[in-house]
Amino acid sequence: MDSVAQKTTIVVPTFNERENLTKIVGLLATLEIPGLHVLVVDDNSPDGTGDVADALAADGPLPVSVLHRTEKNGLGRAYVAGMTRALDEGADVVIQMDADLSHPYQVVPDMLAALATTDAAVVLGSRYVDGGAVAEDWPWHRKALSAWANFYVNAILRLGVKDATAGFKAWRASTLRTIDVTSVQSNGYSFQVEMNYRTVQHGLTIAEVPIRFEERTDGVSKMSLGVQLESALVPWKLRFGRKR
Ligand SMILES: Nc1nc2c(ncn2[C@@H]2O[C@H](COP(=O)(O)OP(=O)(O)O[C@H]3O[C@H](CO)[C@@H](O)[C@H](O)[C@@H]3O)[C@@H](O)[C@H]2O)c(=O)[nH]1
Repeated sequence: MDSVAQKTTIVVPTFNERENLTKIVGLLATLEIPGLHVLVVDDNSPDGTGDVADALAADGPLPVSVLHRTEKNGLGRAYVAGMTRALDEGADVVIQMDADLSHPYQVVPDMLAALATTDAAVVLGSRYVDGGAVAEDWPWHRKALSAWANFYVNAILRLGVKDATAGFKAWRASTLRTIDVTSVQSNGYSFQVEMNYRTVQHGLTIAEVPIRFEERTDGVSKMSLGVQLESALVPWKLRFGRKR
């Protein structure tokens, strides 16, 4: 793949990330990656994140576009809408990334290099491979939940991935088309698992590069009981439900 001509779209879902969004766009711009775009998918954030995104689109340090949605519909729905838009707009690679600076932006070039030099269908930023880590100040209950979720998901779906719930990933556009991202059903964080499962079901390879996952310093996590319940049910639905 020609890395200069390649269009890379980073999809950033936002709900109340006003402070973080400006920072992450500024940091991504410092990477000076040719063809890099940011697509913000905002669910009508009450804190005005959508307006911040529009200001960045009008006069930002790198090309930014904004998908405004009318209500908070979950991270999974935001990603499906954003990835679909990115494909329609001709992206060659689509990266999913949280707005809250918990994903190390410096690793984006490593992910692109891994896609360019291997046959991996997707490269994910992994906390649980050698060299990966989780910030010491990530709350203990989140660490425990993450460890449990990875065990649970792999026990049911046998994904063979160390960080099955990771949210920082670089996808080939061709992979997103093959797995038909437009038909992904998950609303919340189980989106990550459903996407991995579809990839494995198609016989495609998931590569992991190590990252250190940071605890956010601004804003709050949108993890809710509903999100957790959906995450507990989705692996069973994927394993025993109608195959898509
Ligand atoms: N548009 C939109 N964005 C959302 C929504 N819910 C969350 N987001 C955005 O999605 C990103 C991640 O949300 P957080 O709520 O901060 O996630 P987290 O608890 O830190 O969890 C992260 O790590 C998990 C792995 O431990 C991942 O499974 C999860 O997907 C996420 O990346 C943030 O940019 C947040 O604003 C929503 O309903 N709509």
